[in-house]
Amino acid sequence: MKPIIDTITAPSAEIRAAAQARIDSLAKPLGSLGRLESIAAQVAAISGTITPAPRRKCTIVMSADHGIVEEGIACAPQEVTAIQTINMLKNLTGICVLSNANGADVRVVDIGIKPNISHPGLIARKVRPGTANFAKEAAMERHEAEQAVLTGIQVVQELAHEGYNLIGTGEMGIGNTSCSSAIFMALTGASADEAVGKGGGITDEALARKKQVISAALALHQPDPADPLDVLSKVGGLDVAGMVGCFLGAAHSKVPVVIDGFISAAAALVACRLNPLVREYLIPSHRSAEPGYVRIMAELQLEPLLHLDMRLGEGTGCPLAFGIVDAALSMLSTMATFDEAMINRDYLVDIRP
Ligand SMILES: O=C(O)c1ccc[n+]([C@@H]2O[C@H](COP(=O)([O-])O)[C@@H](O)[C@H]2O)c1
Ligand SMILES: Cc1cc2nc[nH]c2cc1C
Repeated sequence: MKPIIDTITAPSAEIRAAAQARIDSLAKPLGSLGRLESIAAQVAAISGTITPAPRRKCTIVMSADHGIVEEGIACAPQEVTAIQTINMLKNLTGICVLSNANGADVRVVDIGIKPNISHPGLIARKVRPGTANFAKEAAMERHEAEQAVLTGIQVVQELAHEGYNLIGTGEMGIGNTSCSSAIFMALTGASADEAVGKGGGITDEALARKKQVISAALALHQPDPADPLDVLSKVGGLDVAGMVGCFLGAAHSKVPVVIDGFISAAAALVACRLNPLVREYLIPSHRSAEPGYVRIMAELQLEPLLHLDMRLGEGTGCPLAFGIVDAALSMLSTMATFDEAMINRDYLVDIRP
């Protein structure tokens, strides 16, 4: 893992400048395509070419169970993790239909589901069958957190080898907003009021309990904010750790990587703490309705592209952002420059009487 983290390099500043110069030469007022311009320049810099082709797109769904559901602070029974994972493999879930509608693929990884699932489409990389209840004991061993991160790195490397060059990060894990809030609080010192929300949907009473449980767990474990692996192993999740690996692996493979919602954003924060250069590879998709999301974005100094009041998770923001990225690249590669456009002034007809 460390050799990968230590050999991440920055996207090319030269290509970014050349792409920006081309964007500025296009037939439009300077800056008038807004965020499409910075996305196009970012992807060009990452890919090492001024005119990147349309992307091959895939969202990785990391599925795992969470012992913290024992505390009664999750949105649904634990078995929903496995059931929804099967539904993903059958192309039935939110991430599947939004990916189908946007020309993108989905890969589903069992990185720590409690039951075993047998399906030819499943990438079976279970590190352990769910985390322990971190209200009582560490979620996992440090070596297990490392293995989960390494798994995420490897899955991205495999996809990059297959030719995918735009990756989305998704997850399925009942209870994973709790560990994401705990990670965010441990790394930044944010309060429970700032970091904890209703996740998939819980009562006001359960929310109050969720805040208490997470605060007490952080007091119990005292995770070291300077050691992201310590935080992940004490209060993290196998799905989140796998997504951390996806961000690291994408940056290492020079592939742009899209952030989905709150859980994905917490994983991106961990990856950036492991190597700040990862930030240059990130594309935030949508503003999750989970309240901690905007605070993580502020911490990362990123601004989501879309505001759709979504909070499903699974990676559902990613296929929506993919369409925007492809549009931005199309602008960069195929739009006429001012010089090309002005050739056509010959066609102008003087319509004055
Ligand atoms: O991504 C988000 O912003 C998001 C916000 C709330 C809930 N979720 C999804 O809901 C599940 C976690 O919710 P919970 O309440 O069980 O912690 C998990 O499977 C996530 O995919 C996802
Ligand atoms: C049905 C259902 C689908 C989900 N997808 C992500 N989290 C979820 C939580 C539930 C409850």
